[in-house]
Amino acid sequence: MFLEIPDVLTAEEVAQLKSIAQSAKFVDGRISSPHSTVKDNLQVDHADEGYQVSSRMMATALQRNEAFRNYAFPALMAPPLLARYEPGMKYGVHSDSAVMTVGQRQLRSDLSCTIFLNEPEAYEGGALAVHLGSRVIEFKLKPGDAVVYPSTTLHEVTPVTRGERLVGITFIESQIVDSTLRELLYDLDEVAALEGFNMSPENRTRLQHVRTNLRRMWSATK
Ligand SMILES: O=C(O)CCC(=O)C(=O)O
Ligand SMILES: [Fe+2]
Repeated sequence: MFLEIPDVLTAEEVAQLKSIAQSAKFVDGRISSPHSTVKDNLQVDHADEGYQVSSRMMATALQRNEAFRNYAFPALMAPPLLARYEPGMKYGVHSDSAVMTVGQRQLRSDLSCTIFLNEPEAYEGGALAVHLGSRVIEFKLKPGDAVVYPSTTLHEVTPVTRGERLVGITFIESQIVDSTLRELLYDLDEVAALEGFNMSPENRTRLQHVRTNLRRMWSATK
């Protein structure tokens, strides 16, 4: 359902991103969601020189992360964006857009991702809260850690009451649309990675055959 990934960013990258955020121009987050009545945050101005640098740094960090690749089966990622929440700001309950324009392409958002940049103690409130039926699961991770969750969920960022919440956010189109199938394949791949060499070579090959062909079938469901 969720993947929490520790240390997606190095301490050095976190420091660089915080420094970029300090000098960059931030604009009203509604600029990218003009019809939203619940979005109340700031995001780095696309025209600011810090935008490209910060976005590339976060995209590279996610792409090089094996846990992220294994879980998300990424096909396309929106350029990660720095977002800031000052006291009083929040992002009310919503679900993310189904389709977004990325360059010349349309990205179907299957997974959403938040990379945390500030120490959890540096701000009060500001948890990413994902609603699962009557339960709410809250994430407030340490700098450099990320959470990946299905874009199909209702979620919110609870009001910041003190300090500043600084995060990077992005959206991912997966090769596997259906999150149930994607998670089954992730589990099977994990079992193969952890247990594959305890099996006979014949069974390892059969397991590999099953994984490959499920992936082929399920990647084709787009
Ligand atoms: O800031 C976050 O952690 C998530 C924000 C969010 O839900 C969004 O940008 O759609
Ligand atoms: Fe969202």
